[in-house]
Amino acid sequence: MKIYRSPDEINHPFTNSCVTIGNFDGVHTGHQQLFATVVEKTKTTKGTSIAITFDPHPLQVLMPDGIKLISTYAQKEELIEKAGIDVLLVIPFTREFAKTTAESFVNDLLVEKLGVKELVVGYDYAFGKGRSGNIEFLRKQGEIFNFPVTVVDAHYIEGELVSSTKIREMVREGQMAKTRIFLGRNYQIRGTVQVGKQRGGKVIGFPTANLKFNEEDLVPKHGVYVTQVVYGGRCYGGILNIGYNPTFDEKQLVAETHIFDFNEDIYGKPLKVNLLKFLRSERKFAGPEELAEQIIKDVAVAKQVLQEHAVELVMSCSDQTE
Ligand SMILES: Cc1cc2nc3c(=O)[nH]c(=O)nc-3n(C[C@H](O)[C@H](O)[C@H](O)COP(=O)(O)O)c2cc1C
Ligand SMILES: Nc1ncnc2c1ncn2[C@@H]1O[C@H](COP(=O)(O)OP(=O)(O)O)[C@@H](O)[C@H]1O
Repeated sequence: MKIYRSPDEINHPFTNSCVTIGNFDGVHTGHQQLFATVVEKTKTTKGTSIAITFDPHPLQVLMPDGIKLISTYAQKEELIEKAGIDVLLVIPFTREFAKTTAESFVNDLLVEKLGVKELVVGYDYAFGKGRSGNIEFLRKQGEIFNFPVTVVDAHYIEGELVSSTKIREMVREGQMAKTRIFLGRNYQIRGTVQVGKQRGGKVIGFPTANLKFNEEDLVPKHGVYVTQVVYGGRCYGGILNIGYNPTFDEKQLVAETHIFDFNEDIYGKPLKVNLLKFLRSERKFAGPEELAEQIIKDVAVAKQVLQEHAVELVMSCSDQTE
């Protein structure tokens, strides 16, 4: 996939471009249908499939408290590439850009820069100043500039609309099985392994790889999860705690994973952790011994869950380690 980080980097229109536009936070099953439609259309026209997205997410710029994201920008890029899109145009989103009129977006960007031959948007899409670039507007522009507009219907799973907002709620509630169905993959957190309080291995008997959360990260329900850990081109089973370690009166929120059958120093290394199942809430224990006893029980339950999902886990692993 060819990535342009600004419209200025594009100096000639593409062949038979079929374009879709969106924020695509989470690249969920609804977004995936848009990409599939674009890719399918360009197969018949031998054209170029193009996705336009924004970075940062417009609501991070426009809302006073920002917004918590399901996927990082890097993950979004990877997932769009996996969806088979040829060209990704990332528009740096600023308050200035937000003033762009819908007319200018269509004329200057879609028609002139990209040479749009077909546009694919979701059922509720609207963009530009005051959300004036709605579907009715796009259809009219399409008639003027000769590009048909395909509107992809809302995607429902078991009667529920799939949306980034709903998925954020599920993650906050620790509903990992439902999140998996709506996303079309496991919910994943990522980060670089940080040095912690050096208690995990020495005091408790369970070393944990610690990841910190950033300001814009969505934080799943605090507590203990069964996980699949992707590290160094391999997948491992693991168990994760998200919280403040109340047993030790800590003040910083961390996501700590004990990786099964693993014994390496991975400080400073990138780690991806798929959250498979919420097991229990974080608790304050009388001391490290009681906590260790509970973790031994948690590990046994986690291994049982991993065993039950062994086949799916092997399949999802091969998809993530290339
Ligand atoms: C599976 C698992 C469950 C945990 N559950 C709790 C808990 O309920 N309460 C708590 O205070 N800490 C819990 N912890 C966090 C430990 O307190 C933490 O791993 C330990 O303090 C080591 O911290 P360190 O990595 O900074 O050295 C849990 C850790 C793991 C791996
Ligand atoms: N099985 C394992 N799971 C997680 N981390 C491990 C494991 N084995 C070794 N490690 C290493 O040990 C570190 C964690 O040790 P720990 O005693 O919890 O210290 P810290 O407080 O710095 O997290 C990890 O960051 C990693 O480098």
